[in-house]
Amino acid sequence: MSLIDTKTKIIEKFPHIFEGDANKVEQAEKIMEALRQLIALCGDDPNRDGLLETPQRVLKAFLEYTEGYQEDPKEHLKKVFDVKHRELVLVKDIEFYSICEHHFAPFFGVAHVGYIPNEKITGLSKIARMVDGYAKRFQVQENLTNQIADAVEEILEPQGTMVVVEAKHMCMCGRGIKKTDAKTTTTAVRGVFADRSDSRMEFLTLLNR
Ligand SMILES: Nc1nc2c(ncn2[C@@H]2O[C@H](COP(=O)(O)OP(=O)(O)OP(=O)(O)O)[C@@H](O)[C@H]2O)c(=O)[nH]1
Ligand SMILES: [Zn+2]
Repeated sequence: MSLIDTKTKIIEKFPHIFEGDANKVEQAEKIMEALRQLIALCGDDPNRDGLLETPQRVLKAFLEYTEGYQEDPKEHLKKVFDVKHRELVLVKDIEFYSICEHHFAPFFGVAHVGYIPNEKITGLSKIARMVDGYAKRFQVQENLTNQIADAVEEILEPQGTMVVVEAKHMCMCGRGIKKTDAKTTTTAVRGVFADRSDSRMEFLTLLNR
């Protein structure tokens, strides 16, 4: 595939990033050239068949991993319903896939998001969409966890919010310390969950059922 075809394919797949922005197209070309050099530095031939389209694939993959930058994830939560419910709402096992900002290696797992509403209830899928919006960025797990909790707090103004994120980090598997079974759990508590241990217990009991 020629360089022009490659460029056209990327622009077509991500028009919101590239259309009408010659600077970004130029950046994309430089990145693909740098990736060719990376392949050579690692000891392989960027011109061999299997690797020829790899710089383009890598660039496309990164634009997909980080598509959360194209939105404000909090916006999803603004679809609120007039439902009278003032007890815990817990959405468990929201899968996510993110990229560690230190190594650009994936980390992935599940987020559990609970809140005790005041007046505002949002659509359940909107909570999962919001999680995706923050996950699809360069992240550390602690920031991801806090950003999710802060978004629920800001938009739904609930009595409290609690978030638990469990993830496996690829940067700890095939490289570095090489602990393939290690998993990390992070929590964020706000409002009534910060103040009251019985609220945290209710969340954890439901989570572990
Ligand atoms: N707290 C936190 N640390 C993370 C996360 N993702 C990766 N890390 C850690 O970031 C740290 C970066 O450490 P550095 O010493 O700067 O980099 P490094 O030499 O590649 O470190 P090693 O992974 O120990 O080989 C490592 O300890 C990673 O395990 C995360 O989401 N949260
Ligand atoms: Zn990492």
